[in-house]
Amino acid sequence: MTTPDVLTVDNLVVGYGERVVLDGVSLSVPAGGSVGLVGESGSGKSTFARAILGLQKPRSGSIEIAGGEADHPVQMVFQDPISSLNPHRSTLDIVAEPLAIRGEGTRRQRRDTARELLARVGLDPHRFGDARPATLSGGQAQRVAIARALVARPTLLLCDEPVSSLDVSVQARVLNLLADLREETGLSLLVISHDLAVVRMIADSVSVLSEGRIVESGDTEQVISNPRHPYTRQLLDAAPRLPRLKENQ
Ligand SMILES: Nc1ncnc2c1ncn2[C@@H]1O[C@H](COP(=O)(O)OP(=O)(O)OP(=O)(O)O)[C@@H](O)[C@H]1O
Repeated sequence: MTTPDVLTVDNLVVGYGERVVLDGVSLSVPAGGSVGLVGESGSGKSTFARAILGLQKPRSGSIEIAGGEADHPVQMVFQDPISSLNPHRSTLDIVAEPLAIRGEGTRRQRRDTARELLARVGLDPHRFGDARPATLSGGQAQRVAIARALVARPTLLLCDEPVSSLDVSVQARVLNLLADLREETGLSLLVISHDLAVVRMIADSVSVLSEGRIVESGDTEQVISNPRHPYTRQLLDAAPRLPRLKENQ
């Protein structure tokens, strides 16, 4: 039996004006799976993310999202955690906000849920609940952003360069957190990055995007140990040598 997919993108074409930026991209994420999309700056990664979120209308092709029970099956984690958080609110309010917008529970219940989620992402709610984003480190702020994304109980977490603004040691910890959350909750991950080392740490399979086309895809270790496309080799040469997930804990 094959695992059902939570995301199926088929032959996606997206452009701006005259220009085609994604040219027939196909990719799927199995339920509970972790897929990487790697490519250099300008290859079309953010455009792909925007199309998945419904912010950029495709010219052709299809995007199917299996929602399950979730109201908002895809949630996003962005590159710059501090600027993605409201500077005037406490972390507890930031995490509880999606529940407040949907009118779920009482204020007290929402704050209790937010405390649980902060603890889940490794932040003690007693210590960090009242903190403002500017007082957090990059890694702590990214944990808050992940907690806020999880509050909507998504089936897929779409992470666009989730660790590229963080120090290397902090990168590994945030990636380990995402891997643990995936293991514990069955969450699926789509991790977009320019860095094959990051994708290697988190994704079972990878698709390589070059100038709007997938030039290579497959099992991450296989693609890394035996790259077929010259562009993949180029990306490999550019990737810093990071250890594999769990090895550097
Ligand atoms: N709103 C827009 N209007 C016109 N062109 C755009 C727009 N957004 C992106 N582009 C162009 O589309 C191409 C792909 O951009 P995109 O941001 O998707 O790439 P990327 O791989 O995410 O790059 P980066 O890692 O630098 O963000 C680029 O050449 C970019 O200049």
